[in-house]
Amino acid sequence: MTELHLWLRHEARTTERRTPIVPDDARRLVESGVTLTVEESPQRVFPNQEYEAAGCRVAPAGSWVSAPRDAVVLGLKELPAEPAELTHRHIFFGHAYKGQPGAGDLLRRFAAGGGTLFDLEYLVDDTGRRLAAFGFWAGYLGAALAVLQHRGQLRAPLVPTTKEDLDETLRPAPGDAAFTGLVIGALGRSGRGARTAFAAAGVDPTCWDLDETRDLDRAALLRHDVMVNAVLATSPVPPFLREQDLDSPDRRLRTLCDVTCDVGSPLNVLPVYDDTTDWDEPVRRLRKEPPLDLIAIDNLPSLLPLESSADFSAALLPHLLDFGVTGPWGHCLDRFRQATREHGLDEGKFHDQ
Ligand SMILES: NC(=O)c1ccc[n+]([C@@H]2O[C@H](COP(=O)([O-])OP(=O)(O)OC[C@H]3O[C@@H](n4cnc5c(N)ncnc54)[C@H](O)[C@@H]3O)[C@@H](O)[C@H]2O)c1
Repeated sequence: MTELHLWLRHEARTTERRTPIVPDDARRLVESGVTLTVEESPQRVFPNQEYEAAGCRVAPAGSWVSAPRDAVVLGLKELPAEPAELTHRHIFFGHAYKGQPGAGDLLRRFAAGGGTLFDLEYLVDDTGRRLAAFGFWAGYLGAALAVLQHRGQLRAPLVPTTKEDLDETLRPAPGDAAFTGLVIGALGRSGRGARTAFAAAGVDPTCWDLDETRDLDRAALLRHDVMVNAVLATSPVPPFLREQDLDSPDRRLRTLCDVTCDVGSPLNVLPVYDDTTDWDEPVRRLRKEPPLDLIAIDNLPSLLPLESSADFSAALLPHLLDFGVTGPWGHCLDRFRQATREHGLDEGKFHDQ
């Protein structure tokens, strides 16, 4: 029986309704001998009572700061700005290893408190494959929003919904004009999600992955009405679109959704815009005549909090049951130590056991 004490925290970001562990999986953790404390959270898509009924202990929102030192604090997105010293082991998406804004500050907080970050983005198997990710629903939503925008049916601000309601709006209606779709990165998690949403909308998209972009045919790309970019770029490649392509007289492309959102990065394959869009203003017009609309939202899965939490939780559960410092968690630890070294922080002090 494991002696793990997990502490599921309330998410500091007010629009974040997702959770890394849903009540059914919380029950399985408790039944396996894990002590699971769940912070009350008014915005979490699952009510607190469901966790209580699953045998979890309940604690006030934000109380992880005074959790027992051996508790492992679990969340998804950023921590609140305080405390300055992080003493616990934390599992969440830190976004701190690629030079992102605030990365050094976060790592310094861990160094100051002797805590450890197990970054969920680096929870990988020995071949480097990610073990728990939200990609499918990101792609699904990206394509769904692009389709709705293309049909003139997208309403802002966007609000979290359910797949059932979203699919209802996607279903083609008699008289809807036919259009062509393209998914790039079609073989990945987001790409599969995008293809599924296109199918729900009655569209059979062209699918490109590495093989089809090696010798990029931009004219063919521009002949599609709606494009969804869902690649995971790991090394620089020629951009899929450049400014001059948007002005091509042969452009049929009217709606572009960038699920990847690598804006500002040297790996960006769509350097035709310089800022993401958001739930309040999901669409930006890049060209007036003929129109070209951009959707580039970096928190798409939060719009389907229930489905995306359930999938993520199912993928994470077996690894939480096997929490430790080897295997996938060892990879997280190695990456954390590498990052702290790169920032010149003292790795001797960290608490990882
Ligand atoms: N916007 C959001 O809310 C959101 C949420 C989750 C993930 N993402 C992003 O979506 C992207 C895809 O994530 P994923 O989980 O689907 O990754 P993944 O690794 O499952 O799939 C990526 C796919 O892209 C393909 N690819 C890589 N380079 C390519 C190229 N040059 N041409 C064509 N295909 C190429 C790969 O072969 C792979 O099939 C990532 O950048 C991720 O950060 C965005």
